[in-house]
Amino acid sequence: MAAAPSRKPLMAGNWKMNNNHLEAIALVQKMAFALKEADYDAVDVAVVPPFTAIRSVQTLVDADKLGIAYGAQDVSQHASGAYTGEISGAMLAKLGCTYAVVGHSERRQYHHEDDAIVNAKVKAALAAELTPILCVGEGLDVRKAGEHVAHVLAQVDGGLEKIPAEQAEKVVIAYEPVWAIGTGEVATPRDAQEVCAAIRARLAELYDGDLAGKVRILYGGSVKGSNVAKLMQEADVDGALVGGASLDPGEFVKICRYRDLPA
Ligand SMILES: O=C(CO)COP(=O)(O)O
Repeated sequence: MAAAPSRKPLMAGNWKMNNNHLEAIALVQKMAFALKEADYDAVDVAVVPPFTAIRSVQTLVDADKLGIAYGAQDVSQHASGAYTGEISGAMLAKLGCTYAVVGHSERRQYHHEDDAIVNAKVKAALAAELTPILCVGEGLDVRKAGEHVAHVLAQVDGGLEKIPAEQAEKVVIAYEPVWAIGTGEVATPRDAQEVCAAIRARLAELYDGDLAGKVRILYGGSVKGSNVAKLMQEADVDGALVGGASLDPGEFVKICRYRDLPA
């Protein structure tokens, strides 16, 4: 069963530390050339370049009135001040960013971001009217121990702590099992669905009303044109956060057009 029609799928390309601002322009131009109105009607398309390329992407998107949204790979938990090297939510909003990825496993691992920091960053993004893409996911050891659902739900609880419903409903959650990131080892659709469904069930426990039915939950980890259609057939998978394959315009456009691919 595919995602509920009330949730428009989101295909977001996390470029990580790839593409300078000139390369970014070339990549977005190639994507924009291929993508048609019908594609944007069917899915929300976003690119998440490095900070240094956001201004160039903004200029291109504005000049050509492209339907591609964009965002940042991180955001400071602070609003402003003496935080050398940090970028605030307000700065990103001023650049026309729609999204801010928060709590990516690479930030958790290499920059020691814990759930409290991730929670502060989700709040900072929301305060700047950015849509946080809150990343959660277990490592291989946790999965092997069969504790993946509990681990991910603890990250969801931590990331959303003290965030009221009217804010939480704007959050996008990305389930990215660490063992599937950049490894070519994609989770099976069943594995992805198990965790995405558990996240939605947790949202229903945390918040009243239909919030859980509205929040988009993405899968990320070795998504490609060859596996996206099957993943998207799952009821609780509302899109993908794509790393490596988003650097190839042809492949990313294919992912955006998953409906045309054989499942
Ligand atoms: O980390 C990811 C997206 O944020 C996934 O990366 P890959 O698609 O390269 O596995």
